Amino acid sequence: MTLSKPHVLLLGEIRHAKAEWEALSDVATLSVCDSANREEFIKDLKGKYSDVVAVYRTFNSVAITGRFDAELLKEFPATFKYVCHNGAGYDQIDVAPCTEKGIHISNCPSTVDDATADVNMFLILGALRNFNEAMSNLRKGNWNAGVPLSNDPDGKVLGILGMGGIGRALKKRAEAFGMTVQYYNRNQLSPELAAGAKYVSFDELLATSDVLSLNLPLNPKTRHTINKEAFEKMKDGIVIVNTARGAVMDEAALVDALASGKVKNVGLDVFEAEPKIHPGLMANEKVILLPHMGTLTYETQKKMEIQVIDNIRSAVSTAKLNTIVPEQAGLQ
Ligand SMILES: O=C(O)C(=O)CO
Repeated sequence: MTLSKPHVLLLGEIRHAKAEWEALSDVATLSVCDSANREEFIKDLKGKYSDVVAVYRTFNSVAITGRFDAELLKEFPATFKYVCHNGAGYDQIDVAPCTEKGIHISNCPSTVDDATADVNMFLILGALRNFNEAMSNLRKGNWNAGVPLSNDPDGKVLGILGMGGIGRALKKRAEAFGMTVQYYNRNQLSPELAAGAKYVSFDELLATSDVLSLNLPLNPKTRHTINKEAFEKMKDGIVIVNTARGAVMDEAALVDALASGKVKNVGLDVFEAEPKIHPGLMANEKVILLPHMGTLTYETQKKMEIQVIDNIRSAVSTAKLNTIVPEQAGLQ
């Protein structure tokens, strides 16, 4: 008797680790989702995907399936056990209904840290030095005429909100530019992990940082952490950068804070309704805008794809994910 291998479904595309994906066929039957939209996907979950055990999903596959919310999860077959997400942020997946149904989730911590921290540091330097306004001035044929003097990173206090892997990788970079780093996190880090960064309260972080970097995950508790009240607690002329998720900050309130001068310059890689951008941010040259490029390097994309594939291999071979999300840490 030959036992059939577990069915693993790819939602999205594998661009770099194609050989590693193909090699998974020694432990799994692989298929690639060709459903055109959420409605068709739900229909296919009753047909050609009715024995699926694990999915590999990409950030962009949300355009086909929509969010992995309770409504979608109830359509999956009883065989379904693992969502292996390509990305550090897994806000497109509702953890509570997954946990209720015994579905485990993995994400990509650590592999994203350096590339995202590089973008983070670029945004800090660009915002402090007013590079967006200067570059646009040059393109208008005005060279540097009228571009206001900017600020050095040296001697400034960087406040990191959310001191996970990316926050800690950013700390190293910022210190190389002479910045002093303080942080707020749900839990205080061990002295080894904090590596000299001062732990402060949320309010103190807002009140005493010259530059604020948002590095916290998006979930129902962190949505709009930076809102009108938070802006009011900040130093006048603060610089803010965000490489986490747009919705951790209220974009409309940010536009107001820029208009009042409370916030001086901003660097953003992520947006509340990306790829749509608030017109008040688009029109403001004091805001550097990047199209969500945190991890978009060849090396990092390949590492992330391999990390997801390794999670799938481990799940179907040992029933354990290598990098299960923190909310489910005690479940395996
Ligand atoms: O890994 C993620 O979640 C990203 O958003 C990459 O920038």
